[in-house]
Amino acid sequence: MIEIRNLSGNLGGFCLKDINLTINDGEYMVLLGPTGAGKTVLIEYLVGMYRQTEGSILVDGEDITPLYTEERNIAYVPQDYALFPNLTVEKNIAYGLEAKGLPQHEIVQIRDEIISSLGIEYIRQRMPLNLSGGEKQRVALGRALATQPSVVLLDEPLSALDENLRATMSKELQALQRKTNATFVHVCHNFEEAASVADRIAIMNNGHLIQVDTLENLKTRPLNEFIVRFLKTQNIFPGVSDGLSIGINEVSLKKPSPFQGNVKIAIRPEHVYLGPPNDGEKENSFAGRIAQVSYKPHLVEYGVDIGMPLIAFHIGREKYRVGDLVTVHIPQEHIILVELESSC
Ligand SMILES: Nc1ncnc2c1ncn2[C@@H]1O[C@H](COP(=O)(O)OP(=O)(O)OP(=O)(O)O)[C@@H](O)[C@H]1O
Repeated sequence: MIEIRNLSGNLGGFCLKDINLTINDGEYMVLLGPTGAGKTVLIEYLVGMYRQTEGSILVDGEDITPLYTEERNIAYVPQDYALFPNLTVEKNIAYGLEAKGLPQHEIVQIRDEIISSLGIEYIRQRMPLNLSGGEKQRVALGRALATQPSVVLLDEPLSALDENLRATMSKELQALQRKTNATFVHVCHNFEEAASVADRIAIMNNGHLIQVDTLENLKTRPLNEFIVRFLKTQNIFPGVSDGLSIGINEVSLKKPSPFQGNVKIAIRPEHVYLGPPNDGEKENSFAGRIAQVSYKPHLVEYGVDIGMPLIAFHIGREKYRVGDLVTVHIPQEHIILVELESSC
């Protein structure tokens, strides 16, 4: 288990501010945030590259902040993989085992197991210069996992790969984490990538940790507008609440709220349901007209006007055309009340 307690650090122009984060044994945690948020800096603190101004980092209950990098038993795969250019693939993988002084027969056994489990036998004698991005990534992972670390830090491990390989490798990373049961901390700035591997996601911005939660909770209970926007929720509206309903333009949405007066709501496009016209029996059903249709992989995106403009996603083939009349249903439980004051 990693416990980051009240960690603050100053790197001159950039500050990490009072970070508190617990990562459980065998958990796959993704640090997610826009560019420059401080994700890499945070894992560099975990590795021991900088001294904090305040706070501590504990691994399995031990305060590792006084320890040097090589004493921390944390494996780190930096963004550029940092393979040793003068060593073959198999020597790169065996490097940490040699440094530990293991007997030669053990080194050979562990090295060969790793090479086999990562499917890289065919490149074992090659030099890093002669590897593709995906191959380098596998070798870097192999080198990191060889010493059986309890914590593995991965900085943008998939960013150098093309889209297809990224999808394959994200599945492989997750499978590898489950197999080794190591605690993985994976840095990325892409929400879809985070969603594909993470048990929990820690969202950072401007040196702060904003929210740490499961994907489902981040979507349904975002802490503030920054999270809502970062998770690409497109339907965000200011409105006025009377405690039971929220008025937006001429539309009144049933949604109890602890606040009265000005509020802000968000509705994820997959929670805007479209049906045939005059099908308005259910609560929060409105007559609408399709204003725009566009296509995304595996779904159709509709712009629909109900007196306020909404985006709706529909999985499958196109069902409506521009100008079609529809009924729009927005279940109360999918209307998210967003904090007005953003802390970012
Ligand atoms: N050693 C350093 N000294 C001073 N400033 C630094 C140092 N390392 C990083 N920074 C600054 O800290 C900020 C956060 O950088 P960081 O690399 O952690 O961002 P990030 O969230 O990982 O972004 P990206 O997704 O672009 O990699 C940036 O403004 C960067 O310029």
